[in-house]
Amino acid sequence: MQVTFDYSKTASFISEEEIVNMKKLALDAKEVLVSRTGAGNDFLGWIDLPVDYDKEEFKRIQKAAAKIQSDSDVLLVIGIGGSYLGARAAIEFLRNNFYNCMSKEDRKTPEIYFVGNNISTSYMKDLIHLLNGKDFSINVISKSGTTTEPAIAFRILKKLLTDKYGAEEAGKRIYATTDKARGALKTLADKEGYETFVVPDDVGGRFSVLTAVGLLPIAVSGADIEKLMAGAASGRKRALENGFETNDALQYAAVRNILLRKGKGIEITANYEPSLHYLAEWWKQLYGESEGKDQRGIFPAAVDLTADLHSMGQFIQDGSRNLMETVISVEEPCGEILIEAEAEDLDGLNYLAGKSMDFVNKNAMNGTMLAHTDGQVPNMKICVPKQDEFCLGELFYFYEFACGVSGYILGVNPFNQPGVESYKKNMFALLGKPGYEEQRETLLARL
Ligand SMILES: O=P(O)(O)OC[C@H]1O[C@H](O)[C@H](O)[C@@H](O)[C@@H]1O
Repeated sequence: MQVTFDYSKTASFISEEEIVNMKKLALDAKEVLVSRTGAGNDFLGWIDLPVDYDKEEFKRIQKAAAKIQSDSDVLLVIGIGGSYLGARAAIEFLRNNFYNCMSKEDRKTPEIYFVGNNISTSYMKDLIHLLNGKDFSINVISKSGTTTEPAIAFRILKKLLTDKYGAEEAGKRIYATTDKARGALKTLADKEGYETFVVPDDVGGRFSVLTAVGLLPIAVSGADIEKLMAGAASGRKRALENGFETNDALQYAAVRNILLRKGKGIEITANYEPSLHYLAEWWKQLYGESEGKDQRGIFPAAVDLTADLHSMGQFIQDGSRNLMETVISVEEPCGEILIEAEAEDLDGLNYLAGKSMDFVNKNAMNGTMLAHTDGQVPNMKICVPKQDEFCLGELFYFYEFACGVSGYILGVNPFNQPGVESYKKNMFALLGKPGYEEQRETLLARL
């Protein structure tokens, strides 16, 4: 059960020689990464995480998940960026497409809503309305413990929880995932006595899905987090031990960098399963924050197909030729639905009678890959055997490892995100946060 990378369809865009040259750069970048000698090397805890994690905390996560499953109709996951996208990607990838809408008997686990990833009044208002009459718990997640969006959501929802259950019981329904020592959330959690889980110092937010950040919500959804870790461990082994020819993560890092150097500055990740939408959102943060700096990088974009073939398809086929495309293909569908024959073939679909929906989907995918290739969009494919925990663990690790290697090939520090502070400073100044008085005057004059 291995996640593999196939770049055979890029043959008309890149030569063997280019692969040989980039292979050397990829192997060098891997060496810098695993010897921990490159920029950002204090954020490499994710490399060994699948085999070297806090087993005691892992058990506590499973225990907390079981408690939440037994006493809550709803789990609210408060977090943004790396403190949100991995868990959401995993739950959507692993569980039912209509998870939150299923009957309680059918789902057997709590509804899960993500909040604190925007500052929308209507989103919060509708969520509060939805919580009416339901038992709920909160997992508030912030590595820094100071991010504005989740902090505001937590302040509002903590009050709702306290009004409903009283301070003592509310405290038992709040789980805080944050830094082991620093930040406002840690201070608050210690004071109120919440159960806490740790985001390790050396694991950056966007690389944290396999820590408590992702694992607690994923476990609450009923997914098997042991299998997820086993999959990641398997991905890690291949990424660390295999030579270039059998190292899918290295190949992915290499090929996208060759294409970048040929003017393909945008990478579109395409899926043919709606349940992979948030996996692409997670990937966008991972690659966007890791590579987009020093006026460099590949812009990560994503489409849901075949839906977006009817909206973005025109552009991909025929617009500016600065695109490359990576298709995530799930090889084995979760079940089979056959198209039946009809006596009168009014819709003209009888030629598909006896064929499965997945047969149609795969042919749409193959046809599209060739069409886009003909339209000068190099197409790569990541093959995922099936949508289960093991394969997802492999996939997470594949992407993380390739990201580290790719960032070093590009010549940036893949593990910082200095650019993110600019909007925060302006927002704080405009909001009148103490300490930002001078910027406030300058900004107000510009509005
Ligand atoms: O977990 P937190 O500290 O709240 O951070 C949440 C997110 O917001 C920040 O601004 C960073 O750009 C992201 O890398 C991070 O994942």
